[in-house]
Amino acid sequence: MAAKTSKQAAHSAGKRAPADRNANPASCRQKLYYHARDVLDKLLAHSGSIKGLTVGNQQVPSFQRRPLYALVCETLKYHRALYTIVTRAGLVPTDTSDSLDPKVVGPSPSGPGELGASLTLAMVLTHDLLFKSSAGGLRAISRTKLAKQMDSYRPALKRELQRLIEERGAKSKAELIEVVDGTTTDEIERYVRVNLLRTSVDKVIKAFQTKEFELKDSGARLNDTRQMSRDSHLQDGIRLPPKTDLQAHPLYESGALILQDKASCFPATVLAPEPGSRVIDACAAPGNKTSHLASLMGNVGQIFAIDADPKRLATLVRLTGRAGCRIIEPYCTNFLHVDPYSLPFAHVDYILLDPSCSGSGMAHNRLDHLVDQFVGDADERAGNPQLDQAARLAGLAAFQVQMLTHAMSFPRVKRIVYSTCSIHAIENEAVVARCLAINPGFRLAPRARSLPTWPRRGIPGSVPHIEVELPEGVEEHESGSLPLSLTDDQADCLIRCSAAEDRTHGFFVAHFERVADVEELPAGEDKTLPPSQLTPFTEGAGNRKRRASVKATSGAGIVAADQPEADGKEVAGGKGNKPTAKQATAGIKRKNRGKDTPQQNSKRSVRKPVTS
Ligand SMILES: C[S@@+](CC[C@H](N)C(=O)[O-])C[C@H]1O[C@@H](n2cnc3c(N)ncnc32)[C@H](O)[C@@H]1O
Repeated sequence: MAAKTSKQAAHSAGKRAPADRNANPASCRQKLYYHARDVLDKLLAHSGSIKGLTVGNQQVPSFQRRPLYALVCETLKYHRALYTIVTRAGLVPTDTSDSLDPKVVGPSPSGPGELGASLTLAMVLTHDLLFKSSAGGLRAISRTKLAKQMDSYRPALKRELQRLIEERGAKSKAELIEVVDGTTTDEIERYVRVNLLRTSVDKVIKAFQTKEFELKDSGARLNDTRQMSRDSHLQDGIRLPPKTDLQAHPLYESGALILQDKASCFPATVLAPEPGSRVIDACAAPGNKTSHLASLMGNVGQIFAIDADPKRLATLVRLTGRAGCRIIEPYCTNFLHVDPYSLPFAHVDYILLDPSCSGSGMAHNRLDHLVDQFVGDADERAGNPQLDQAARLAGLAAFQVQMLTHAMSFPRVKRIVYSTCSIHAIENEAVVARCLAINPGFRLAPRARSLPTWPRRGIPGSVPHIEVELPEGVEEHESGSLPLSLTDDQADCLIRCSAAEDRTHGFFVAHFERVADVEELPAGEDKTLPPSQLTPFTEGAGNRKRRASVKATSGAGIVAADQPEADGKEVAGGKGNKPTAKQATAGIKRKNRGKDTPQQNSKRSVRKPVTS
């Protein structure tokens, strides 16, 4: 097929969107391939999301949208393997394969016509040729010129696939894909946290055992859909096989069980505030970790649950209410605006900080992550330093440094746990190293107090630099030794979870403790300290007004675009509310007031409460 004809075909297919399911299967399939090519090209050009360009694409006939989505996702999942194979097989000429942009890559005179002109089309077709169980889609177009071109490359493509398998030491194609792309979503076990305010682990085990599940050792792999075990790292955790559906289970409905990924239970477990403590959960909504804290504290003490998003905070109120938590005071505000020297916050002993992050560790975000990878790889190959992904991560990291530094400015806080559901060092080890450099009053708590039996620890060595404007009067005491780094001992204090290897979501936890004694403050609710002027959040009237108020006052703009959690049922680690790159970068400019004097702070913290 001549390039002009195919382009026209693809173009017109896109415009007319005939909804004819009975059309010639070969032409339908061929159009699907062109649509997939167009979607991948648009993803590369940052002009849309996978879902928007496939299932939400009005220009594609409705019956083809789901198959298109599946084809694009599959190709993305295997993109690294596919890239290697098609370029090595010569399907796309190597001298032009540095760019994935079909406009840049011209047809090769000796290459396979239009296939050679579009790496993305070549990847889509090669996916179907090598990774689809039956010859499937390609068989449907066997009489077309496109299929014939693919056929002539079949031996070379198969040879390159085999070579890659051997190079990777994989035993099968599936393993090769896992090794290359690390996609193991289906492997993640269903993890259940027992809400100790409602029941006990023994009682839940007994209830499950009688009817549904066989109890295995805590370390055993669950090979059957009817097996379960206690968790080997957490006192209140139970493991069930992947995909176990408990949404309609009475124990879940009564709030006795919380569906929470194992890794996202680590922060509260590591912080372990004793009953009677005062705790801030600084980015609390939708509240999984808040209710975990209340469960561990036996509903004795105080938890100030802060979140800037009123809708998400309303979810927190609903979910923690259902879980029987009675010690939670919700506040709808930007944590950076909370005056550390105001009451009741000045007396806080512990802070849990689980801020917005890229969410790259979350299984259901992994497709976005694959797009990021796909685009990032293409940009790298094209030698394009303008990596949006990098800018977005840098903005998030700057925001995270500010939030953690602010947490460290609370005068009586003894210990802080920082967590992300990101796999990127810049949001994890780099934030830790930077905050240690900025805040010499804190160090990492030893491994012995940070889930010592968990094997995967932080990554030692130098960390990426984070561009962040330091609060007034704050100096980087280690800035002489740039680039910052973490020693082996420091990295050993940190916790990492790998989706591919730990059967959890990708996750990170850092546990900080104060080096010196906490600041002396007047005891109790002494009136020499100013009240914070924040009123606890209540749901109901004025919600819209309150939302507007938050957007207008959260100067950094960091939280304004966060998507509210629809339900909170499946939000394991909090799926990472993502500020856009622009919003996140705006956060860098914002001044943190954490190191101000109490007087300065109290004056500046007078801010209209965003409650009804
Ligand atoms: C990863 S989620 C937290 C998930 C929660 N810890 C849980 O386990 O259910 C991040 C939260 O931080 C909130 N957030 C982002 N920036 C904030 C800020 N400056 N102040 C307070 N909350 C903020 C977002 O609204 C979002 O709900």
